[in-house]
Amino acid sequence: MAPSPVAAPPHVHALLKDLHARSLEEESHLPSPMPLRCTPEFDDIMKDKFIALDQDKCEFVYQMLRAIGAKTVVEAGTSFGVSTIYLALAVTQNTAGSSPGKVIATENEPDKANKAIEHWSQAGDSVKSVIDLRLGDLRETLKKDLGIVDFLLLDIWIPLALPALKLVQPSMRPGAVIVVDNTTDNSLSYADLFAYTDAPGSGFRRLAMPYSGGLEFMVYHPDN
Ligand SMILES: C[S@@+](CC[C@H](N)C(=O)[O-])C[C@H]1O[C@@H](n2cnc3c(N)ncnc32)[C@H](O)[C@@H]1O
Repeated sequence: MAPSPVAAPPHVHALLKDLHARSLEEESHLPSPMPLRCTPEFDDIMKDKFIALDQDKCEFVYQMLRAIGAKTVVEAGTSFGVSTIYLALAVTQNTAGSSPGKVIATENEPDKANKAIEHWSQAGDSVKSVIDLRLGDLRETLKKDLGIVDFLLLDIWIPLALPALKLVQPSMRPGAVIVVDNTTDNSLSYADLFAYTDAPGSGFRRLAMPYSGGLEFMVYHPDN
């Protein structure tokens, strides 16, 4: 097996391995079928659950952020902060020797946000120091101070994906990349997002990648 593409100290690799394992273990115990997303029943089940982005998807995102030199990144949906660690590692490495970058993380469950802060502290200052955690509903917290955004991760309850994209869009640089999780398995639920991005002249181009459940890779070119 190829070595991990993620440049990180051994204790961070060990932490990520442990967090991914705990997330998978929890996911295996979720009730089936699940209540509809964004209902009180759904929120109640999910309020203390990891639901981290799969490790192979996190590694892809990290590798892609290094390739595009992303310095300002927005994460819609942070939970216990697992994917955020990959984003922060890439941004820290992309900005070495220049002005610092930032990863804007969003979470509306205070207990989850506290767990995320714990995990970032365990990862170390080079991870923690670039993260701007915005606690609360992302439909409010992403309204301002985004900077010029290179990358947006949409790992959020599906009905919030389009509102998040619309909030970040005015701050996206030409060529900004957007990654959306579980798009193939949930293509019907993502109908509003895809109607928006596929509309003529939207500026978005998308491609579904064959990760588990599908991972949408979008690029924003507002002028062509
Ligand atoms: C799929 S999880 C994110 C997992 C995370 N990206 C990771 O890989 O570790 C989605 C998160 O979005 C949070 N969330 C749901 N609605 C939200 C809202 N309106 N504003 C901010 N966060 C929200 C949920 O509490 C949940 O923790």
